[in-house]
Amino acid sequence: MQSISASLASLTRETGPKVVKGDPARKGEAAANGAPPTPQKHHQHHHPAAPTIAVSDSSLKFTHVLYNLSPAELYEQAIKYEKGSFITSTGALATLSGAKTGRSPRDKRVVKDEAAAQELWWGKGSPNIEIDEHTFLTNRERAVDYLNSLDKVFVNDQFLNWDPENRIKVRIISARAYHSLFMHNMCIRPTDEELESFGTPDFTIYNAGQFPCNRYTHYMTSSTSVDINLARREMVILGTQYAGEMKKGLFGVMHYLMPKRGILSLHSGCNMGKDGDVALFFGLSGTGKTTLSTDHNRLLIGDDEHCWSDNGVSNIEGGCYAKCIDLSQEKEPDIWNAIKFGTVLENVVFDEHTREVDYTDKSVTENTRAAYPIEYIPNAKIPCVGPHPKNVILLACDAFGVLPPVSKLNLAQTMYHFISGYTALVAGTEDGIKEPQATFSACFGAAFIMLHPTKYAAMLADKMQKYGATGWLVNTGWSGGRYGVGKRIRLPYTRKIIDAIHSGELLTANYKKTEVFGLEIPTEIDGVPSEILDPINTWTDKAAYKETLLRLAGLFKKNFEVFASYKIGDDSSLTDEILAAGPNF
Ligand SMILES: Nc1ncnc2c1ncn2[C@@H]1O[C@H](COP(=O)(O)OP(=O)(O)OP(=O)(O)O)[C@@H](O)[C@H]1O
Ligand SMILES: O=C([O-])CC(=O)C(=O)O
Ligand SMILES: [Ca+2]
Ligand SMILES: [Mn+2]
Repeated sequence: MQSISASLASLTRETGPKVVKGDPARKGEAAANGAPPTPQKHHQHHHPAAPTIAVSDSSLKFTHVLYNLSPAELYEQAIKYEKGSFITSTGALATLSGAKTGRSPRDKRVVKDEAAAQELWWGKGSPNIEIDEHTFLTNRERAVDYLNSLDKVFVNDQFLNWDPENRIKVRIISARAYHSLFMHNMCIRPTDEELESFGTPDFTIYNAGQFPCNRYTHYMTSSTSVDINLARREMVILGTQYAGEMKKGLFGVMHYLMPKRGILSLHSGCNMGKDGDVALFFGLSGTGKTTLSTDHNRLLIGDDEHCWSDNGVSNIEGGCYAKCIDLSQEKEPDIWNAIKFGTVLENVVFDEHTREVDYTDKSVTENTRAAYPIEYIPNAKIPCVGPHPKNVILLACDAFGVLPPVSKLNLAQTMYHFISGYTALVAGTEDGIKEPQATFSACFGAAFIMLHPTKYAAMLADKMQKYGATGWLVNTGWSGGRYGVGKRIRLPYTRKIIDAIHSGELLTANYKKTEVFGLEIPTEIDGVPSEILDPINTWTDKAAYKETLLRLAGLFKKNFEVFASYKIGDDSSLTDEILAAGPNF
């Protein structure tokens, strides 16, 4: 309690609210608890510009702390107090995230102190938009004051990273049961003994998402702000209730902390065969990391965030966060069955009476999601760690329909495509056919990386070489023409392709080389029609194919220009090879 009270203390006031454990609705208990008014010490870290300490009336009120509640308790809190919370027919907790139904990358801010200015990636293409320490403290104070003004807050003390040597302790302070249950599911859940000796967290999130930031604050450009301060080891959320901000905010922190220890952090799914062969699945949002790493025949290590250290791979999280749009029992049985008691379902639409969810309904958002503990997947590998990867699969959902369904990559090509981080999704389909939109996101996760992309790329090249992993590019997008003409590659075919990678069958297949991208494509795969393996066969208009191929190649070239002047690792021959591994035309 003392440490929670210190976490919640205002930096500029001697007295914050008194922190009491327990639900304020259960009257009398708090008093019986003895209402331990832990003296509020101001934070140890004294900022030179901090105003003088003042006494305020906020000390007259109590803030109850609901500490690491169970899913059942959180359900009750959500249903009693949070509008839009319902139990679905399979027992999941349906919630609404409010106005924001996805992350707000343009509202992300990172404190640029001297160390951060040196170490982090800033400028064009970087996700790190600067604020100064003073502005961070302004937002922090706003969040803390908001949280302290409430009758109760939720506090989660949990872990990140299944590698015991590199476990990070996180504390999440939030105002909604939805947020607390989301993080309960997504972070690693401590045992009672681990909680007993938890001590001081390594990183703390103040989630005051219902409350906006002040738009007139310097550096703010909207009423949403997601602020990271690496020196203080704190994150502040104002003006968005989308729970994914917490998950991905912490991921950003891991992208800073882990490389310092020689550990590579990865936006990837990960699974393992019965014989111990590990595969990583990289890809931007919607390309298939969760879908393809959740595989009935393999053990799931994790669906979204991993570390690769000298010990092998480890999941950062304790849960999965699956897209639900058009989810079907038949196509994705494991995810379907994971949507049960304890699972948070975000922004889905359901029948008022039967509470059956309509997964095709996009009326709240297309980004409907389910967050569940990883053990809800029957073949989860607990603890979520595994040996060094054998296959590194880069997923792209190519709505241009010109990338082959699968290509085998050499190391330079793997690096080229890893740094490019390509996908092309099609946004909103309401007003008829839209253009595919190419997205390039370095390391398949530019929104989350903190250092320059070449740092991660060098580490990946080093590890792949050292442990002999093979790279693959898999197009989970269009075939038979671009979006509007062709169709998305059928999931069963993609699964067959992935099976052939895992089994080693594809290593020994016959290959031919494509023009422009110079990709090695197999001529045959068991269970997949051979004619789809070379996209040109599936296009009726061959001239349109060639034109689209060149257009995409041009986009790749243009995107890579900014990286052309960077050296990757200590080996300048690798840098040259990577530059030559892109499209040639
Ligand atoms: N051939 C295919 N391969 C993979 N996924 C497909 C395919 N065809 C359709 N899909 C659908 O595409 C979506 C892939 O989303 P998924 O949740 O796996 O993305 P993700 O990479 O995990 O993204 P995020 O990082 O946002 O969680 C799913 O809804 C899946 O059913
Ligand atoms: O972070 C989210 O909201 C969803 C996700 O996994 C991603 O976008 O990569
Ligand atoms: Ca996912
Ligand atoms: Mn993700």
